[in-house]
Amino acid sequence: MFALFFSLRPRGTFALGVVGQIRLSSSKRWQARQHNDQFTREAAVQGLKSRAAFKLLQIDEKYRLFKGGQTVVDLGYAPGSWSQVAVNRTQPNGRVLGVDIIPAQPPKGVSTIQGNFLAPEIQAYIQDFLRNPNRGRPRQLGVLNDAGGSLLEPGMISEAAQTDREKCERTVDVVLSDMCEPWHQTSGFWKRSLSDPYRRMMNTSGNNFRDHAGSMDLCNAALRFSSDVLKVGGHFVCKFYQGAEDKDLEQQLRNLFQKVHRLKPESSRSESKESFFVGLDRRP
Ligand SMILES: C[S@@+](CC[C@H](N)C(=O)[O-])C[C@H]1O[C@@H](n2cnc3c(N)ncnc32)[C@H](O)[C@@H]1O
Repeated sequence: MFALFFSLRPRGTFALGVVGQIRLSSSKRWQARQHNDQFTREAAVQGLKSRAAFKLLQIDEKYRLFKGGQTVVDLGYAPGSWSQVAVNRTQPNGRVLGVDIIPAQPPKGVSTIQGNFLAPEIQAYIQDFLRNPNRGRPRQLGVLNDAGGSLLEPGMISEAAQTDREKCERTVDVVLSDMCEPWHQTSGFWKRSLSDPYRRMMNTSGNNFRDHAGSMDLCNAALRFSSDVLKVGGHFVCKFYQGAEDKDLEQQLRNLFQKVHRLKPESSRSESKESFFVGLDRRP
């Protein structure tokens, strides 16, 4: 198991656009930056799938998101370092479900679903997974009489049962979303990058408006989903790209959670527009 510590400090950023007289391609610049980055090196040493782990570790250090036995859903899990942290922090008996649009090798102890989270049928599939009694969760399908038959006419459901059913659907303690749109691959095919999704995450299109708009769609979908599945007292973390609409998103978080924080962990690259919302203690 990996050891967790936070005394790491990035040693400054790299303006590596030009080496000697040779201008590097953006993909080469990304590789050089990865190579020189202290969090990247530390992730490799600790057996973590990517440096992104340190963002979640720093958020957890501050807000104590996890406990043993919890259910965690990790949206946009690939390559899997947040899920690795979640598995570690929810021991014993926790369960972690990762969802990603691209194929990736699941980290040990993580169940995964491959699909587009924005598709309603994928969300229905995820919810089905979460309430499946074979996965150790209770299922309450209706009100039964002594003989095991339903007291209600087909199609009818009492108000109390409706509330119970809603509660029963809420089986998740923490929803994480580090989703950002995977850009189409234009180079590096020789690296077999389909099975190495981190190579496809040179992240962001370079167009701030596009990155912001795409991230708002993903965050809003993650928040709506959380409103369906999170238990009272549950927590939510989502990455977003800053822009005009993030205030609206923050307000929606305030409607659902007792406390809301906006932060940029130290391990998030300073030149990037990414930031994080943390929603703590879902309201009843
Ligand atoms: C920055 S990476 C996540 C890194 C991950 N948290 C980790 O620690 O390894 C973002 C992921 O979001 C996924 N993603 C983006 N849009 C998605 C969608 N609509 N449905 C599912 N996954 C999505 C991408 O495929 C990518 O793997």
